[in-house]
Amino acid sequence: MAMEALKRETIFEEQPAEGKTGVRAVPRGEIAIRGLQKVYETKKSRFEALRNIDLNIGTNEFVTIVGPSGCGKSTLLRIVAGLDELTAGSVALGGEEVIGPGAERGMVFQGYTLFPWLTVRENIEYGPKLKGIPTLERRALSNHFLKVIKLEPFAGAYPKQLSGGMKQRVAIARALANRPKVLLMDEPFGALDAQTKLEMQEMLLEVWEKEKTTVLFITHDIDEAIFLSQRIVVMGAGPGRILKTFEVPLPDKRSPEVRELPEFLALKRELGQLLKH
Ligand SMILES: Nc1ncnc2c1ncn2[C@@H]1O[C@H](COP(=O)(O)OP(=O)(O)OP(=O)(O)O)[C@@H](O)[C@H]1O
Repeated sequence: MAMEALKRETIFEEQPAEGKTGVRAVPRGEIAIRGLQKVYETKKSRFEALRNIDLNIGTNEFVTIVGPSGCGKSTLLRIVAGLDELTAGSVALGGEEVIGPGAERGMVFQGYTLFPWLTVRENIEYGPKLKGIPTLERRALSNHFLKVIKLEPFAGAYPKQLSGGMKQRVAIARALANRPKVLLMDEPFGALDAQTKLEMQEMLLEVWEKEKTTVLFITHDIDEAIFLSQRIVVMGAGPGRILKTFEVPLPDKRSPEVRELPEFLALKRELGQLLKH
């Protein structure tokens, strides 16, 4: 059977609270998190940061995690990235267990993590260069991603010459240039001003549509979560766990006007209530 057909195969997930009608087809899991527990332990202390996390994220799905400070969002993302070890349970990517970092998972953090001594183009080509991709092919990749992030005129600029929003666009391009299956984003727009943040959200949706990556995104901003994602996972603290998952009832193609839709506002209210407790 063609790979494409295999990828599109679906599994069925039982949603226990909703009984039979809640059986929902989810694309075969790109990321499968099962019974995940994380305990931070020293000789003197033991802290359970995550308990019993079960989450399936489908191929090309855009999933956002929201939750109060300290509920373990970053810990969960770092474990999926392979940067942190889990205590119990498992995380698999495309059916393969995650045991460390890998190029198929691109990361973008809130802090600007570009190499200051490299130009925009060199930053974007950094990963492909490490992988031994030949110069011409690397150049084609950086040309493509400079266009995607609309920063072609800044190819030769250094990070210090860029605004915060521009730096984050380069960080996204740099992650994408490795051709990752999954983009892991930890509050990437958290430090940006309101207007730039809105522009970045629209750009990210365009990129997501074009590049067809799976995105796992963390934010504190409910509007951002609804605008961007297909599904929102709400976490609670003490210990960090999943409280509820919401499907976002909006079309995948989104314009800024969706923020005024009754469905958007109703979900915003519901999430606001849940996060208040
Ligand atoms: N290396 C560590 N050692 C001990 N405890 C840790 C460590 N890293 C995180 N924690 C604790 O685990 C909990 C979850 O932290 P984490 O950063 O994942 O939360 P978060 O939901 O991302 O928070 P925020 O929204 O503020 O970024 C916190 O209580 C934190 O203090």
